[in-house]
Amino acid sequence: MNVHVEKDPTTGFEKVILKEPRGSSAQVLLYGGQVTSWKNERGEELLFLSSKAIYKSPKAVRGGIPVCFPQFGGGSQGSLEQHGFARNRLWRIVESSVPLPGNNDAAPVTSINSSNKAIVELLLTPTEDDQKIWPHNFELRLRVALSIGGDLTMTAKVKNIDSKPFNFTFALHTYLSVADITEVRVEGLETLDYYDNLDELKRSTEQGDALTFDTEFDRVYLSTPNKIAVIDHKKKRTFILKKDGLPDAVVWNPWERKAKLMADFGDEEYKYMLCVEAAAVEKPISLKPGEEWTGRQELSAVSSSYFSGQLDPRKVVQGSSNEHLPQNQTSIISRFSLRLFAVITLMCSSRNPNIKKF
Ligand SMILES: O=P(O)(O)OC[C@H]1O[C@H](O)[C@H](O)[C@@H](O)[C@@H]1O
Repeated sequence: MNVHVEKDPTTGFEKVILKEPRGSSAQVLLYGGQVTSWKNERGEELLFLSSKAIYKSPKAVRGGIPVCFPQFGGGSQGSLEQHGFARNRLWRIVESSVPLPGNNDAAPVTSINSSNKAIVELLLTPTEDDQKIWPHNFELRLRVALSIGGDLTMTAKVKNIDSKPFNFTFALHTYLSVADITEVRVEGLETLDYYDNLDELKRSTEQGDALTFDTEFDRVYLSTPNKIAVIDHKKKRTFILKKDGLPDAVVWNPWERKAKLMADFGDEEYKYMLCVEAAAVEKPISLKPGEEWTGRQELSAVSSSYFSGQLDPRKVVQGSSNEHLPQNQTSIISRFSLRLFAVITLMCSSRNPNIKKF
């Protein structure tokens, strides 16, 4: 397990690098407390990070996993800047599973005892200026842990250290890297209620099967199950997102027109990303003085080749593991196998009179 801090020579931003012995890694910027890279054992990047991302305060970095706090969304969802200010503030390291020097205000970094995870914990507290726009005193901690094998767990804790209560909304705005958005399915959100950011926050119920994408998409699914599968057919990879304390899930792809309007996003990049965001949006979290809230997400990436039969993401979502194919494919294949068996038996029986015809 290795954890170290380095300054990115291109962006000038400091980042924490987490590595585990099998080769997976993750990077967390102190700016925004933002995970900007998560790689599997083969060194393949699993998160989308725009080639046009801007690394300059107060711009949030486009890609990775921005932290949206204390407000998710823009003007219609609160008085703060879009997605709050946590994603464009400087955080500091407070804990690590490997001894690290202090940073920013040189506060000591305490050690977390862990033999099977590379861990760093960052802290954000409000400045006087922050308290002018959001008059509350809080501690926001984000613990990022990379396990052996490469699962990435992010645990956020918000503590009210003020003398009065406050409310907030929150999201871990995960940009997943995909090979071709038109060949991606999201399972786990079927039949749920959502509100549509592209239709004046109109509330509807998801009708279809899994979600697929052929146009701009921007919805907040409400009170979702705690497992969502994102199946990238072209890459034959499935992301499993498990969450806790974050009841909602935002799904976003800007598509072609909006991509062109974003200065920090390539015109064609919408093809290679999908945001699936574990969030607490519909019902703001309320904290009384001294209270603490915890939200957590765990990301894993597994091979999902149907033909090698390694994983049925539908079964992953439903929590069963003894089937390798979705039901419709299973029944197609079993019907096909039965017919093949019948044909072979017929052929054999016509040559061998000892085999009875049926
Ligand atoms: O451009 P940003 O402020 O980073 O927001 C990017 C997107 O975030 C979320 O997914 C929202 O639902 C979208 O409406 C928004 O466009």
